[in-house]
Amino acid sequence: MTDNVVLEARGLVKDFGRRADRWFGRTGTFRAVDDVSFQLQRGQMTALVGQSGSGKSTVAQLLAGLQRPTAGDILLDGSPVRIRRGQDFRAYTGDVQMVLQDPFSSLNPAHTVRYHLTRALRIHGATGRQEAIDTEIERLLATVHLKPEGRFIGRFPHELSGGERQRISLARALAAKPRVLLADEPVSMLDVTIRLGVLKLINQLKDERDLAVLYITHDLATARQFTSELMVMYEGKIVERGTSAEVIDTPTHPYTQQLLAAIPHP
Ligand SMILES: Nc1ncnc2c1ncn2[C@@H]1O[C@H](COP(=O)(O)OP(=O)(O)OP(=O)(O)O)[C@@H](O)[C@H]1O
Repeated sequence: MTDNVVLEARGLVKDFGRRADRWFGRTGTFRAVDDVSFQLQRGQMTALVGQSGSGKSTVAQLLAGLQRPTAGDILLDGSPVRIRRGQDFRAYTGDVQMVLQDPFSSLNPAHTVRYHLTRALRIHGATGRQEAIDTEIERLLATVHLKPEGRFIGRFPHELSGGERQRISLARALAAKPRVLLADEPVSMLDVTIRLGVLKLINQLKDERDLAVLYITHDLATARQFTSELMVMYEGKIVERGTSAEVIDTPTHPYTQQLLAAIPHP
């Protein structure tokens, strides 16, 4: 293990219970993640690609501490992560944050940007009066390029565009000052014209804050553009991995070849 590794998945397995079999009345399990291992390094963006249902989101949820692995370990700075209580989870989210696909459902429609960001800052240790917190919020808004900051702080989610909402989700993640960002299809619900802007922002944050980023996507073109390493997931397993250029330019697994063949060429 190199010194740059922040988060590591080691032999992760996740089984989900299956409903009783219609004919034989048996219950069984379905293996959504099957012996998955990889490392995320600081200052690097790693892509996880694969078709719908291949297990990518489950991997992200395991790494985020939102699901418990059936087997295997998650290591933060080389030590196994054990989340037993809410307190452990909160401490873990100080290091590992997630940004989801749908910024609308991840923000509470009844609350303003100020509320969302105040809450995140307070959970992660900010104390003091609201004026001091507001200054911190303005700094966060500037970081995600939402200017003038005063225009956004009092807004509700429905008063923001999809891209702006996703920038607020990013600002909320950054309030924790994380070292790892798990981005599960962060731009796939956004208009094509603004996707690149949000990805460039994530890339810039990665460089400025030395973040380890996992970029989960269906989109091989942006994976090629923004990530250094790429893993291909198929039926719960990582079937191919390497530098993003290598995997995309000379895929060896038939499934990766199939994924590439499915990309329309203008
Ligand atoms: N809570 C759950 N209970 C039962 N099965 C689940 C659960 N969560 C996920 N699965 C199943 O596990 C498999 C992997 O799902 P997952 O969401 O990780 O795939 P994915 O690659 O992220 O797909 P997508 O790209 O569509 O988000 C799917 O077959 C899904 O139906």
